[in-house]
Amino acid sequence: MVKVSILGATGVIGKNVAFTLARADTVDEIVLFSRPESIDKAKGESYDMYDALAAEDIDCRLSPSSDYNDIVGSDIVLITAGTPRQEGMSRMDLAVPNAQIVRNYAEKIAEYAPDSIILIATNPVDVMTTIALEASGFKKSRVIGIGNHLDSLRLKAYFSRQINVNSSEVHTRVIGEHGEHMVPLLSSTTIGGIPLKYFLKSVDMDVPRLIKRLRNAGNTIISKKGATEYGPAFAISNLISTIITDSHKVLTVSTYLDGQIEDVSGVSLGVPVVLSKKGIAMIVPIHMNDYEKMRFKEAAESVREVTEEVKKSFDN
Ligand SMILES: NC(=O)c1ccc[n+]([C@@H]2O[C@H](COP(=O)([O-])OP(=O)(O)OC[C@H]3O[C@@H](n4cnc5c(N)ncnc54)[C@H](O)[C@@H]3O)[C@@H](O)[C@H]2O)c1
Repeated sequence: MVKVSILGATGVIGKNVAFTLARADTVDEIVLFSRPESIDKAKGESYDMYDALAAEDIDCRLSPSSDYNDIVGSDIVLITAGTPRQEGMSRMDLAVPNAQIVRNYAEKIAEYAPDSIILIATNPVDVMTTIALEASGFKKSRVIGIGNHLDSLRLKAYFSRQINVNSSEVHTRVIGEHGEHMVPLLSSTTIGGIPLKYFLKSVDMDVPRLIKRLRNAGNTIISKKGATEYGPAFAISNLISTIITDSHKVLTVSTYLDGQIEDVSGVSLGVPVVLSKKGIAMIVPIHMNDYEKMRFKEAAESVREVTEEVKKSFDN
């Protein structure tokens, strides 16, 4: 019996993760947790999804709920609740209210689902990973931010289309902050096992332009259609499936660092990890060139600063 609870299930990301996960048919029950004022919406989502699942003979149980007792026994609890960024909002304007939500939910998860793995999507996700870690008191390996997984998938798709190779041939990743200070690891990107730099001699590709596009990808989608949905939903359900099936894939998620990468510690950042049913089985050692190292350290400073500011706001 595999059970996943989604806190914030009536939101764009929450409901799309629920549907994607249900369709993957690897989970027995999904709890669509919402605040009491949104419970009708959660019920409506579940009825609509049941209709769709019937077409594919999928028997996943969908449980709309506002009762914390219903998250008991969850293998994974995903937090997607939060205010999305609105025009003119600074990172701190977003971080402070979302940290209150994440802290409150992390405490409840520790109380009602103490053996679960916590996954966090709420932005700024690297900051929220530390907040959830400290509020839950869980081991670091069981508190995971979705970090740069989506950024890494986007970069993989860009290279695949530009070079015209199957995306399974592209191995690349983005680390650091899920945001302005993301660090695309070009130095260790390979296409069919061959370093990217060799392809750059024969393929006409404007890499700086691609990176700029990557950095703005979320904002571009939001400005055109109002929200990102399929990309984050597939990225998150991909992480959940990897954990549930214990498949030990190397994926890039946000985790609290204790000096494992470039001596950075006391902050959560996106780094490659091996994911298992116990959560993070290992932080994968990576090699960066000097520029990438510098950018990674800048990301650490920036995320640390916001995390400290957010923690100070709890005292006020
Ligand atoms: N890390 C990523 O790659 C990534 C990608 C997309 C979105 N996100 C983040 O995920 C979060 C959700 O995005 P969305 O597009 O689903 O937003 P949304 O507005 O559609 O949904 C937000 C959800 O949070 C709930 N919520 C709002 N305020 C709450 C509160 N005070 N207490 C409890 N629940 C509350 C709402 O009821 C709703 O269910 C945002 O923080 C967004 O920035 C992260």
